[in-house]
Amino acid sequence: MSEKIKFDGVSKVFRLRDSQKKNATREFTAVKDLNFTVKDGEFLTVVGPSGCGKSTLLDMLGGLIKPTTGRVLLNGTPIEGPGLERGVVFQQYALFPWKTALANIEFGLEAKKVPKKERQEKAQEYLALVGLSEFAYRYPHELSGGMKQRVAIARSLAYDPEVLLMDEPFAALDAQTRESLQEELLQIWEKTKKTIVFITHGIDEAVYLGQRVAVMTSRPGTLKGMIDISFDSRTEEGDLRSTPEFTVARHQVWTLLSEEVNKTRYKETLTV
Ligand SMILES: Nc1ncnc2c1ncn2[C@@H]1O[C@H](COP(=O)(O)OP(=O)(O)OP(=O)(O)O)[C@@H](O)[C@H]1O
Repeated sequence: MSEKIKFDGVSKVFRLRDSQKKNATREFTAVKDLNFTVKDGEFLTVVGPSGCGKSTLLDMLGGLIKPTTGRVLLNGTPIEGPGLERGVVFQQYALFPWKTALANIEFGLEAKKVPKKERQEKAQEYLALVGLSEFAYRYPHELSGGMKQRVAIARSLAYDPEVLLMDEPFAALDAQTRESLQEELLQIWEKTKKTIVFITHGIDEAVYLGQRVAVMTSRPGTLKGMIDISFDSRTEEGDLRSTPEFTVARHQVWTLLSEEVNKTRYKETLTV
């Protein structure tokens, strides 16, 4: 597998108002010296304590913000801004409320200048992929949370990006809907072979979905460890989460993460 994404010595410093001095600013390092690669077609999950810079990492990949130092490369070229080769799915569905499910999916295809007829066919195809053919003409407020997130995923996939960037996409859903969407996402990934970078707070979710789990340190966030998850198949019948292999992998991630979460708690105690 070739290298799709590379974080090459990436740090991000934000400038904040200084609460101690009037009209002064201070620097705040959100992520520091990130170095890792993601292979073409790989499913990478990222976990880390709250505020460690996971969304900052994803925003740099999405081209929404630029690194202060270092480079984020896609196919060997530095990312300079957003682009249609990257689809983004956020925690909040970010659907247009005035457009139907179908029209929401068509939107990305319009940006890609796909002709109208082809656009409608493709949108229908992706709506079917996420099991929502019957809901094509419903508006977002007429859909459940899980359905809205399915539409958001279908919208991101329809314009055929090379990479799917997902920032806690299932966090707002109930446990049952989350599990079924996790399984659907794995099936879609197996079918489409997209490269996926998926941010989550859930250790189980990270281990279930990721071929590798990147564990970040507490702030400023950097890579603490990269854990290989070597299940043969995640979508076969049976409860993978109950297997001994799953328990072992889960424990590895938990051990790395809990050290960092404890550090964050300690820092917060100091700053109170
Ligand atoms: N635009 C910004 N300006 C200043 N500080 C920012 C900005 N964006 C993020 N930060 C800070 O950078 C740090 C990392 O934020 P980020 O949202 O990336 O963390 P996170 O790991 O995704 O958090 P969570 O798990 O709570 O969602 C936080 O302390 C946040 O306050």
